[in-house]
Amino acid sequence: MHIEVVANIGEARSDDFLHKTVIVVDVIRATSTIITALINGCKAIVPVDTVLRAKELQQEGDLLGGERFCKKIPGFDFGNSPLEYTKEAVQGKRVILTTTNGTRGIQKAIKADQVLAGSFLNSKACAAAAIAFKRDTVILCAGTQDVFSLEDGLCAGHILEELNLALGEKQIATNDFGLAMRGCFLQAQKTLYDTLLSSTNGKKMCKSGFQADIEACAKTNITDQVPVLERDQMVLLGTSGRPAF
Ligand SMILES: O=C(O)[C@H](CS(=O)(=O)O)OP(=O)(O)O
Ligand SMILES: [Mg+2]
Repeated sequence: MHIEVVANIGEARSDDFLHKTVIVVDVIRATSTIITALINGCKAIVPVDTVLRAKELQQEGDLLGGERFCKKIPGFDFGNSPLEYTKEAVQGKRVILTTTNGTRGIQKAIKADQVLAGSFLNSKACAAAAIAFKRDTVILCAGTQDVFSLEDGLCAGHILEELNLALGEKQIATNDFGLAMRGCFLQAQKTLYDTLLSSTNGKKMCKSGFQADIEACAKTNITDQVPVLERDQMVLLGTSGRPAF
């Protein structure tokens, strides 16, 4: 199985995703938030790249979520904090979400056979899903405004490590960046929360009052659920009426 790790959205070319499984990773915070919302009973997340598009797509009963400059967008129901997307707030609701990087990454991956959302919360489940789809796989680290973000690279390393544990070292081939990120993850895994706190985005979040989000995003393998893009919306794999694999 070949797994390519791409360092940020700017380095990705949509056509390279044809016939592949793409796992989009935006640990702080979009994919952590999408996973949290869906496991808390949100019906679907519609990832869009602009505020205007979010407002255009909103239908009766839909909620709007997202951020610009880390802050909730005026008039929206939620920001981009996973802690806001509680059962009480999202159960049975569809949320239209726009964030600076993560939802843009999902849009960029749209030509792939399967687009999954990954974070530390579901790394092991992403590895299992990628194996089951039997395609070459790309882990697309969202990064921040087309620059690499440590937390996304570490999560790519975590997914690679889970693939290695599941299939054995000999069955996995990755690019040099993937090899480096796996090494970094193995080094950082015992102090993941502290490492995320010391990252550029971790520090930015703390400064904006979102330290609790970092703690929530640093939890590993707390769910076996994987969001997948079905037409224009993300739902949990295996819940849309068609077989999971
Ligand atoms: O709010 C977030 O978590 C970030 C904002 S920023 O790009 O780091 O300013 O957005 P995301 O799309 O989740 O990376
Ligand atoms: Mg991010």
